[in-house]
Amino acid sequence: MEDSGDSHMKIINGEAGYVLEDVPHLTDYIPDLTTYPNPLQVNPAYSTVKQYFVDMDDTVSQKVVVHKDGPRGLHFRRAGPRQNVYFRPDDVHACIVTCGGLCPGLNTVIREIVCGLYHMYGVRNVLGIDGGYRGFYSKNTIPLTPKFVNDIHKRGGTILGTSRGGHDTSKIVDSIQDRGINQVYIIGGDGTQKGAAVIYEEIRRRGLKVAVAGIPKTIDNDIPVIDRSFGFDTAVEEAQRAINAAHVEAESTENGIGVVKLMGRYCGFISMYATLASRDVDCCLIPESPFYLEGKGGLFEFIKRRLKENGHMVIVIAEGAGQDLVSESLQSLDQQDASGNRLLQDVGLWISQRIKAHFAKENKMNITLKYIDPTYMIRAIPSNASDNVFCTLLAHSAVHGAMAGFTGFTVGSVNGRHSYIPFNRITEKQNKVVITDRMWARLLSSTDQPSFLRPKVVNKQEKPSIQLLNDNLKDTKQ
Ligand SMILES: Nc1ncnc2c1ncn2[C@@H]1O[C@H](COP(=O)(O)OP(=O)(O)O)[C@@H](O)[C@H]1O
Ligand SMILES: O=P(O)(O)OC[C@H]1O[C@](O)(COP(=O)(O)O)[C@@H](O)[C@@H]1O
Ligand SMILES: [Mg+2]
Repeated sequence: MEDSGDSHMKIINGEAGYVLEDVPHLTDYIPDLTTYPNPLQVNPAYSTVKQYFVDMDDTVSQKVVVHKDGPRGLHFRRAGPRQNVYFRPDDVHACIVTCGGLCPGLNTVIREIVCGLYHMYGVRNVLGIDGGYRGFYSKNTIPLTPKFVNDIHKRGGTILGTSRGGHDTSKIVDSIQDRGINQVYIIGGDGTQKGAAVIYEEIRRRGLKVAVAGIPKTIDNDIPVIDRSFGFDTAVEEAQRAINAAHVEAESTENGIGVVKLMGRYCGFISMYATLASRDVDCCLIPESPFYLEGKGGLFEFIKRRLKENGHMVIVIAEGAGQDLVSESLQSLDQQDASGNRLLQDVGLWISQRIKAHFAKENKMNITLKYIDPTYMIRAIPSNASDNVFCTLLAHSAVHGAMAGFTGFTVGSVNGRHSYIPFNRITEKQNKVVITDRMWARLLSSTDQPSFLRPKVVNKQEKPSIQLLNDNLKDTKQ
């Protein structure tokens, strides 16, 4: 942990292997800041709540499955309102920015930050930054009030607009300083949180009383530590419509094959959960589980068998799956988007063409294949009811944290409890489907597809007893 390169990490060790990875506080670099009683104490809606304020010593354990004699392990500070705050409501000048790809629920988070600040803390000055990070220095701001954001949660996308690239730290912090902003709410994925971390570092270097709070957005579910991000549930639900269509098309013709491509650049969570939810999927292909087409145990052999058994089949493929195979047969362009993310080849189109070509060559089996690509449909929609509630809790946790003077943190639910997590924990690695975990085994058992792992590869995987202690255990909670 000490090797992370972050000189400001706050690690507190306790008894029996208890470790708290705390988040920074404004008082870490600005001593003697004045505190004020939390206005929630006199808020009619909240003042009656028993134990509404979070105890300063409350922390959330990263692992809920522990061995009798094992260490207590890593903990994060529990999110929620504190007795005292470090800002007077009239002095708060907050801003909100959304960055990266779209995700259902962005508008709900924006709405709930504005309404949370306004209704819980009496804050009146909230600005929207137009068009992602570059909006800080190249665009006008948008004043946000509860009235303005009242029904935005019913719309997909983000009312603030978003972008990739354009992260210029000093220009962004100059803009924050020039505008007198003292609370920055940054909603975005892994790239955005890396950007938020450097903004926080620069603000701290300049000694500014500015709280920086991240709200993790990832439709792919690729952010580690947190249980899930908002919008994931909605995306999986929307994916069902594409899978249903593929299934209807496939079962209506002899040897019908439906191929559905879903988002998931580096990880296959959407595909895995959409497959498990649907029960109509015969094969799910994800980036974490390499596959091959030809020969014994390959995809073509499986398709042939399944068509003989059932007369039709549905394949779900994550956009990042099989990219090595695609590059072998198509000229690899190796392009990147403005944020430096690799641009992927269309694996759905590629696999559809390969399947068609294979069965045309076999000449014994006439197949009908329909390829459905609902990529942007699953993320350009408003969030569902459950995600809406989740967005509200995340937004309120961020507001409570910033008002309480915490900074340099991302909010997230860890084992169901909302927590403040240091940026480096969120950005140091990507969350992936662990194909030796039980969730992937459940999928293999439900689709009865080949694992595409040759025996010697399986033997190389970690033994289950070791995995119990592995950080990845949380990825697919059993
Ligand atoms: N390592 C980084 N340092 C600073 N800013 C970054 C970094 N990676 C990405 N960003 C910025 O974060 C924003 C969003 O990143 P992107 O990867 O497109 O989406 P996401 O945050 O959803 O992963 C972009 O404006 C990009 O410039
Ligand atoms: O076409 P765009 O906007 O670059 O988005 C495509 C990408 O967005 C994603 O949903 C991930 O985006 P983020 O990194 O912004 O979360 C990927 O699954 C997909 O490859
Ligand atoms: Mg990303």
